[in-house]
Amino acid sequence: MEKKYLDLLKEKYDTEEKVATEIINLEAILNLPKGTEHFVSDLHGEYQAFSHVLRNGSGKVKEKITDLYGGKLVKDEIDTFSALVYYPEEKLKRIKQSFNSSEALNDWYEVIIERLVHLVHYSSSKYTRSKLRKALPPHFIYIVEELLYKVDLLDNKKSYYKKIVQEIISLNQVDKLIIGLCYTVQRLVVDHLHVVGDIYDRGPKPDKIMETLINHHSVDIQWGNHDVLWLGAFSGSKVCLANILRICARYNNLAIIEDVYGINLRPLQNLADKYYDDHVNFQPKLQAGETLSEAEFLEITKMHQAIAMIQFKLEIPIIKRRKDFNMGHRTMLDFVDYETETIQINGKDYPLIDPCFQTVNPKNPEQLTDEEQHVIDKLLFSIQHSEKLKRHMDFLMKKGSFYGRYNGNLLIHGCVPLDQDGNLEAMTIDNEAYQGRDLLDLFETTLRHCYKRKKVIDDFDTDLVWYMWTGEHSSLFGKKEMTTFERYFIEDTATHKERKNPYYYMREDEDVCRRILTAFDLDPDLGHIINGHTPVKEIEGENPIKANGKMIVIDGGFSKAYQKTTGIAGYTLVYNSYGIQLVAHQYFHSKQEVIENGTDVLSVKRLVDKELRRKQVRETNIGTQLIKDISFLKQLLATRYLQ
Ligand SMILES: O=P(O)(O)OC[C@H]1O[C@](O)(COP(=O)(O)O)[C@@H](O)[C@@H]1O
Ligand SMILES: [Mn+2]
Repeated sequence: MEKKYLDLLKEKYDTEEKVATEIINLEAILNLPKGTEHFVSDLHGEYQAFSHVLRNGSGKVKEKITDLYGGKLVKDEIDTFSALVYYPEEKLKRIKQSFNSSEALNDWYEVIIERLVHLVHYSSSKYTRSKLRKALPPHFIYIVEELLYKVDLLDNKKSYYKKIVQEIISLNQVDKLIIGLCYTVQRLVVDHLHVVGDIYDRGPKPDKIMETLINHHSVDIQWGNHDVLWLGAFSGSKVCLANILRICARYNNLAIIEDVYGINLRPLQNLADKYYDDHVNFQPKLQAGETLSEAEFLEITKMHQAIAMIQFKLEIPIIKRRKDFNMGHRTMLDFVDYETETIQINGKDYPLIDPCFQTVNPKNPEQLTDEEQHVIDKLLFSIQHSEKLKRHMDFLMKKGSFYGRYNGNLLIHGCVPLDQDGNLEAMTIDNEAYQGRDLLDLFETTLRHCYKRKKVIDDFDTDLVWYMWTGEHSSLFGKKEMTTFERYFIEDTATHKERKNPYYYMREDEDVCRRILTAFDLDPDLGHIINGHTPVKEIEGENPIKANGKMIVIDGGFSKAYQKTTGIAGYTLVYNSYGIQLVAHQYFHSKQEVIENGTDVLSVKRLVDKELRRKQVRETNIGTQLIKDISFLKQLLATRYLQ
């Protein structure tokens, strides 16, 4: 194997000098400061807010501009410059309109290009030239390199520089160059992006987030429960499908299904029209400023009921055939007394508010009517044949995983199920107990297997994918039960409570976090756990940095639906060679506001961890790989050339 690998390597490096050059190059990279990692989570379809955070690099862009121009430009100018870098197309248009002579505009062009080139130079200072090259606007690489490497030279080169810029202006290429340079800065400021789960559901534009991620230069994803729900639906789970449609109806996002992914909802609508009417608990939740006509509002309310009832029916046979799921208490429609319109939960009877059980057969509540069966079959067919959804789901599979081990940290959306003493809690499947990393690995293998076999829809793997959304031992969910049924039909809010796995309070304890890191083969002295999933209630004084800094929870409420509870508009984490910094974002109103007023929605920063000395590439995941590469190259040199 090794011999074969060396043979292949020899084809690529076919002279002694080439091998030596590559070794020197890689050794040099190892000594550079580590690249900046950017962590976000719980985006929940909020594309604009996400895009803004990416564009401003959680404040890093403005920080770099201030480093360079803090003493030379006033605040307004820094804001305008920053807004240009964030939204170059729109801001450039505005700036150009503000000039009334072409001379003045040309003067501005000269100045701004020089500043941008400076900023690119500064932002790339810790990267190799080859990495910078990859980040430059492709059509202008030669010109920008000329400008970049002339920028520091003495006066006699100034005219050369000026000439280049004037040529660019006269050839009408200047706008494209400026826009390209702004994107280069954005790209250089963040080397790698981690999305710690929940791209989908609740907000209006998860598809646009997916497109952005697909075009991003370097990203990994730790799946969230909502992402797995979409993957499950696409893999053939009807109950996952019913859930995503129900959530889209609940948050008035059916346009994602219909207009974005091209799924025909007509059959569901017909069913809804036939059996359902208005129902206060099924009315769509609208975001501030969002409106619907009365007819649309009613239509969605009805579809919401139709799909929720299909969901509740579909859950029952799965729960019955999968005893290992331990969900016998969740076959809700079985516990309803259809005469008295009450339900018994944990031995207590509760009246049902407006039960809309028109399609339920009291003798066999799990039975779908022929119409319901037809609707869900058709929907599954359409969803599995949506080209666009396939592209998005394929990418989610390719870049995603249940947990990430990256540069010493453990990234995980929800939890690692624990018992009350803080020990790993096992789930038993086929008489075998799985816990901690093994359990998560099992989930991941199952999901991948299920995704490959989309035609098989009633097997254990497909059922287990649904369990990952809602099961008590799912690391993505981590609550005793999901009380969706209770929230729709029972008034007593005590029944709505979802009891959390002990993980969610044990994670305050440093020892527990250290043990988890060890269980994932990470160094507890150096690593941190990075979680999303549970909104941190800053408003009530909750601290996102827990367990003496070992645990960082970054679900701060990108999701508008949750901002009331969190009091902020999302956290992001930035990990560069100097350490880890948490950024709490203020409300993001609109990109228009940033473009017009230059006001940026920043951001309170908190230091989580400071490196004693600057961390180098050598100490990162990539560094470990490079060290291996160097060792092979040295072997190649020793065994094939220097003999
Ligand atoms: O209030 P909604 O939007 O119906 O959602 C409630 C459900 O979503 C969940 O919070 C899961 O979603 P999150 O992962 O976004 O928290 C469940 O625990 C809960 O049952
Ligand atoms: Mn979640």
